[in-house]
Amino acid sequence: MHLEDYLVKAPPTVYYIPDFITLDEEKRIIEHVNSAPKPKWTQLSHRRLQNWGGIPHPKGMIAEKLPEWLLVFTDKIGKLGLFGGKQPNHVLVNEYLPGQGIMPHLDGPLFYPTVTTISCGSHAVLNFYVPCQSDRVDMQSADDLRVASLLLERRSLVVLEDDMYVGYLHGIAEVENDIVNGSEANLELCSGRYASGAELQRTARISLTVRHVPRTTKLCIQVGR
Ligand SMILES: O=C(O)CCC(=O)C(=O)O
Ligand SMILES: [Fe+2]
Repeated sequence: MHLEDYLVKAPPTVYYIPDFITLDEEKRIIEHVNSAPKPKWTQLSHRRLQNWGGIPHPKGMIAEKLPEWLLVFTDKIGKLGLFGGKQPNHVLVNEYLPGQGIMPHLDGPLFYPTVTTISCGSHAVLNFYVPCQSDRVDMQSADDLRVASLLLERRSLVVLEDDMYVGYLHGIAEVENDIVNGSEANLELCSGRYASGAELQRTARISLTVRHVPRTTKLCIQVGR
């Protein structure tokens, strides 16, 4: 697989690989995520998430082994040679129901500055914004600040690096459907064909955000005497 074949015409650097995983793999991911025990979920006000590999922390992440069902995908992504030659060691699972999204934000300094995301179950439109005073943008007034949008189809992988990772904020609008307007930067690379004006109804989406956390420590249990 040559990453350069999937380069998106957007500010540097975005790669978009449609059909990165099979229908069967997608189904297995959704089953595993949904069968995780309740305490594995962190409930936020507008979505829920699971951390795999540890909880990133400025002082270093206490690394936990990734389960086999996730290693299949971190290995596959590792083969793309991202993350400065290191292997991805962290997976953030986000679940979005129709109408849920994520406020424009930067991912921060705890990760190697490359992010890869597999989408399962439903598409999403990921929007990028020029930063304003703070690192958060009000969704309503955000349109003027938008620099690019990507249509992330189910089973695709998106890779963000450089400015698209550290320079611009990214977010997903809290809507129940997305209207394709032809300006989505990766439309030519999409596996589906979308007429301008097409309305894409969202269903539950599970995304795997796969990254490398450089600062890790192994859990060391001191046994007192
Ligand atoms: O679900 C996505 O595609 C994006 C998730 C994200 O930006 C994050 O968790 O920081
Ligand atoms: Fe993010």
